[in-house]
Amino acid sequence: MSHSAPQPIEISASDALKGRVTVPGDKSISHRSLMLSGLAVGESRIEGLLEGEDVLATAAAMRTMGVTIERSGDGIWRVWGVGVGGLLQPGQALEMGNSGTSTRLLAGLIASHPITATFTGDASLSKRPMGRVIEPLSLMGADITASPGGRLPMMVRGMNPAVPIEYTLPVASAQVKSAVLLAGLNTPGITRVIEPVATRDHSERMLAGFGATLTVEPTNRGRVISITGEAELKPQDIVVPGDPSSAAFWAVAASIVPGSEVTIANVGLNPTRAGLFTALHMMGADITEVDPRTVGGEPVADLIVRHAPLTAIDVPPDLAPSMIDEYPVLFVAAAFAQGRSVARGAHELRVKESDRIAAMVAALGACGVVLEEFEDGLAVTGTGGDPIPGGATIASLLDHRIAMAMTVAGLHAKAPITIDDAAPVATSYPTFFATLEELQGK
Ligand SMILES: O=C(O)C1=C[C@@H](OP(=O)(O)O)[C@@H](O)[C@H](O)C1
Ligand SMILES: C=C(OP(=O)(O)O)C(=O)O
Repeated sequence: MSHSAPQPIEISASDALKGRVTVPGDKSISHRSLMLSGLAVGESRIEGLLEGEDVLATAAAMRTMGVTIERSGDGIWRVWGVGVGGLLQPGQALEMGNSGTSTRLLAGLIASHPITATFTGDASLSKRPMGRVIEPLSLMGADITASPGGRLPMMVRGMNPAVPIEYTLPVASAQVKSAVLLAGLNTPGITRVIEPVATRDHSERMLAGFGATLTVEPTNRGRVISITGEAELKPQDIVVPGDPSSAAFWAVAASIVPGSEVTIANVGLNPTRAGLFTALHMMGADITEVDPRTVGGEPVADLIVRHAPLTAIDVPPDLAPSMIDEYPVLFVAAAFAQGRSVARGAHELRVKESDRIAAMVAALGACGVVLEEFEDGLAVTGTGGDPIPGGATIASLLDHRIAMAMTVAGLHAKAPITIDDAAPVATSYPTFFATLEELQGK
């Protein structure tokens, strides 16, 4: 979880990428699977769990609070839940590593339990804002002490019984929405979250799937999500679909490396997550969806991606919530498009594992790409399909998505690109480099 020695990696221009890959389980759904299974009464089984460091941090925290969790095979996990209200006082700090989702969602769970937990994280997570969950969870009665600026380390003393609230999200954040809904699970009465802009809805789908009483109404104020507290959750057999945020790297890599044809199997295509594929289609990418189906209550398909000339676009700002983690690799796609792409309305990128606008300006800029930075986005002038100059060393800044996006950029660069530390990739995609070698036929 904390990476002692940096792991530099040099990426050289690649021949065509060919083959079929399966991406690991969805990170957002994996976190929620462990949390909700941990609160059900009895044994749940999870298939396809992402075994990345972020999700393992959630598993470790749930264990510390009394949940029995066992790995019984590749991606197959069994969880014996303690029931809503049954989490135990952790005997040690919850070490969250690099994971914002673990921290914010678990803070929600703890807020309505009669327990106190201290959250710690790595240097990246310790810079990220927690005020966005501290505010609503405090309104529900939790007593939260954070470090200056609302950062980690943070101590959450839960209130039991907590107070149900109606809360309008001030920022489009599925983590904040989920924190309040999870706190609402063990709160008497109805807790409501109003989201003016729709964000990923895995929590809503999964809470309903576990038997919670949850309604979603579209209104002129936005989506109103109501959860009835003191729920009894029934254990489930869960199948986690492949992560579209991980598939994104291969979709862009195959699009930019001449001659490529890659099939990405089992990709989750929940509309609240699929914005990158919409943007790539707008750019002229050659992506075919085959065998659409439902896996674990989520829409899934295989994607066949072939190399294609890309054209610059103005990225519609309303796509932002459904492709928020995919901007770094979208900027890479734009670096190979014909013309100048502009992406605005993505201010949230500044508070991810790194400031992803600044990080990508620095990284692509060092590789000879022409960029313009805005407070809420970026303009990228593409090569029209030619390789970018490359030849630079990139700081991955403890940010897995920067490391993977710049790896993709290096596959079509004149001179090799060095990533100063590729270790953060293990937070969401431990098999990323192995899969790259398979696609290169190595
Ligand atoms: O709810 C989730 O699982 C996530 C929500 C998003 O964060 P925000 O809620 O901060 O936008 C996303 O960036 C993160 O990778 C996962
Ligand atoms: C922002 C991300 O994750 P988290 O907020 O869970 O750290 C991400 O995976 O890109």
